[in-house]
Amino acid sequence: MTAQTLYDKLWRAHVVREESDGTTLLYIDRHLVHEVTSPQAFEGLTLGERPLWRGQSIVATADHNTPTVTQTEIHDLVSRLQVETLSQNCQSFGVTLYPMGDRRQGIVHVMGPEQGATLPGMTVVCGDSHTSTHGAFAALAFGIGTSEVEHVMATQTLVARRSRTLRVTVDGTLPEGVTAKDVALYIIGHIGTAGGTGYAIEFAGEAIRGLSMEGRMTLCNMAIEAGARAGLIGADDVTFAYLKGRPYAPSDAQWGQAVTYWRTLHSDEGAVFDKEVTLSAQHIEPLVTWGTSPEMVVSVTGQVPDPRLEKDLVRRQSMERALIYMGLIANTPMIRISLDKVFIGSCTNSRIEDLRAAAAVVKGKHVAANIKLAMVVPGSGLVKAQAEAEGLDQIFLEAGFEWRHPGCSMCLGMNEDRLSPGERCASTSNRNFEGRQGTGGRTHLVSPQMAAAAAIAGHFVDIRENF
Ligand SMILES: CC(C)[C@H](C(=O)O)[C@@H](O)C(=O)O
Ligand code: SF4
Repeated sequence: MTAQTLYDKLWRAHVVREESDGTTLLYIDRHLVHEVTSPQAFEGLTLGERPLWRGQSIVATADHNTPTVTQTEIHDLVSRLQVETLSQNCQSFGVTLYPMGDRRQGIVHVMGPEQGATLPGMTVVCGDSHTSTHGAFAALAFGIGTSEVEHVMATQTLVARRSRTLRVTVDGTLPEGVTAKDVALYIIGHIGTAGGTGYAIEFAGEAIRGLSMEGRMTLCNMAIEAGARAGLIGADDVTFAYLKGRPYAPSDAQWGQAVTYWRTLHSDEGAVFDKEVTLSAQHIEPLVTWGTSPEMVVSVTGQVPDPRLEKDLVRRQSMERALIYMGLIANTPMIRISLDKVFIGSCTNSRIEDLRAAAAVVKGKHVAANIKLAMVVPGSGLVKAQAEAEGLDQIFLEAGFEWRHPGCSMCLGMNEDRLSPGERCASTSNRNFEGRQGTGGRTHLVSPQMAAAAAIAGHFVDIRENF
């Protein structure tokens, strides 16, 4: 048998029917649901009097609109309606919901894996672009639109077309102070936000193998920011150790059998990819985005780039526009950029390891006077509880951070956590688009360590030297 890529293996295992033009009906194992993209889907089912095909495949939670200061009441009417509608729909369709206030509630891409709902070999969908996160478990996972949410609910299948395969290999080990987030930003800086368009990206190599499951999730989370529909990492002992004992993971009796299968979930030696990119971990530094796209990224030791040095007219104009929006002047050293707010959270970087890393940086120090708000928003109730059990909340509070309830929060500001126009924020999230964190807000994407250090210094700092 010819050598197969991991993507091929996952794809082939789920084909229900393939048309001659390549259009494929794919079986879906796990359907994650949140309040933003599910209301019309449930409504469609209701109107069409169609039941769920396999309601047990669905795990639902409220995340985008949940308030983070208290979780007792939602003041914003639209937010409240979305969250309440989800609860009503889950109740009438008999869907498992982890609602606001439940310890297991959280950002769908944090709480899902935490519950073991994402397992190697699965197809996983969610009406959310960052579903690529789940590819860290050697699962074929991608975001879908609301009408597709309804289709999956009604049929347990999705109409899809095969992606091309791109393998990004990161050789060597990561230098001190360099995290999975920096790897993600480095790759996007290298291949561009369109570099992965039409591809499923498999991340491979020693540096990737060396990442924890949390780091792998951070990386796959941002595959979508490189233009790819899915990110993938082969399953190994790190994957299995993370999953063991989680509520949705196979029971002890079936565990051995599952692991035997999961061990086959990697690209075979000699498998051929449509495209290959090889990078060296040694060249990766702590990174900061300077513009309004995740590919606009530089080393923290670098400076704001100068559009005048860019020969490509389109690129130059987009750089100029980004600099105006960001209120930055070309050639300013990144460490001279001072900040107004710091956000540690989002499905990219709000897991326990992220919070531990940030807490280690802030311990015994205090947030700088120019920082109006530094906030930590754990990715789930269980992450929050774990952090509190370890005393991390106290470290953050004593340093002057706010310690919040879980949710998407200021990653996109669907709740009340937003930047005001002109405010500049160091954020551990994944998108720095114009207005992403609030109209006129300016976002710089960084790792949790870098965000924590920036909160203490009041401006960006190289964590390798100063902390
Ligand atoms: C609201 C949701 C549909 C959206 C997404 O698809 O990614 C959001 O999570 C985001 O990060 O922009
Ligand atoms: S944390 Fe941000 S990126 Fe992740 S699902 Fe929520 S809004 Fe989207």
